[in-house]
Amino acid sequence: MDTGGAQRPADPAVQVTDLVKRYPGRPVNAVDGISFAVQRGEVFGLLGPNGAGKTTTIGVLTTRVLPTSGAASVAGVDVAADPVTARSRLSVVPQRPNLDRALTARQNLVFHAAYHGVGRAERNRRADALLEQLGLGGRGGDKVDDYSGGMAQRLLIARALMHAPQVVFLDEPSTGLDPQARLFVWDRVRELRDGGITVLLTTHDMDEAATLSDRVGIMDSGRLLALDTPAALTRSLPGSATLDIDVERAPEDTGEAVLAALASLAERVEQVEQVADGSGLRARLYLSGDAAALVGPVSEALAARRARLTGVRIGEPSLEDVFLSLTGRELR
Ligand SMILES: Nc1ncnc2c1ncn2[C@@H]1O[C@H](COP(=O)(O)OP(=O)(O)OP(=O)(O)O)[C@@H](O)[C@H]1O
Repeated sequence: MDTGGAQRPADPAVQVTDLVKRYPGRPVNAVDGISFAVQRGEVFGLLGPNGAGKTTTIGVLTTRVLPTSGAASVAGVDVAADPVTARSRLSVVPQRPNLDRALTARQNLVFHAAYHGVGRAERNRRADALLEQLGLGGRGGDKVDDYSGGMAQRLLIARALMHAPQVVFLDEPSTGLDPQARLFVWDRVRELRDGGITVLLTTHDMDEAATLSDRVGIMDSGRLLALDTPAALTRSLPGSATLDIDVERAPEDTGEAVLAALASLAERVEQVEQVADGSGLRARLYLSGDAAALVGPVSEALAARRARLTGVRIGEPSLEDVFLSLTGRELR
């Protein structure tokens, strides 16, 4: 078995095949037969509610959890057969900070690299460069105990990069962070990708999944329900794009007649409200695809009835809508 050799160029960065994990004494599988591949240089998001099996999947891929059956490899290395080599090629930014709080930030970085066999001069150089890159330049000498949650998260990312991994796993990277810290972490994730590192992140935040990921796998109850680019996943939903319009109708016309004239343009048209003086109305058109492309035809259809389009708002479907249509439940 070739588990310790160099990764072949064609190997995906992560390969999961029919993976099952059942924890001892549990009646159901935490991961229930999932398969997917992450290409090199890709940011791949596993999106799902609490308990979906995302952390367990990462646990197997990072050699912390033994699979019940199936196969998983990272950077061409079978994680169950050769966990030591796998660990040299991957890094994990865990959900709960597991930094040594009694040490300084810089010591946390340097000791981690030493554990992975990085030489003294090189680990000092990397620690300084990464502290700078993660915005912790002046704080390397501080005890981690004095760090805020956002700083600790940044230090976890720095630590994950100290042994130059090929694949980085981020478990819920921005949970509990304030909006500014969250944006900072997102920028760092993009930098990893730009630097050629493969990123697999888990999240229950659909914005995070849609914004950061090249492709998203939607998980629920241990299963992978859908896997595609965020755009393709939302496009796959019929009638989920919306165009809200404000209309000033001609005095002799009726609201019902205006709506009837728009009916052929969309899959469904609903009146949302009648506006104060009676001549205005607000309607919502449901369609598949690009709602913006409908503005012109709607405006023309209204002009033909001597009505005026006075406002438009475009509503794109989200990954939340995709999850809802797949499971019948909200993401949270
Ligand atoms: N060590 C464990 N022992 C027993 N059951 C576990 C263990 N870890 C997780 N589970 C169970 O496995 C299932 C999947 O949990 P997992 O943590 O993988 O989901 P998740 O999608 O990452 O959710 P979260 O976002 O809450 O971490 C849950 O039902 C959970 O209770």
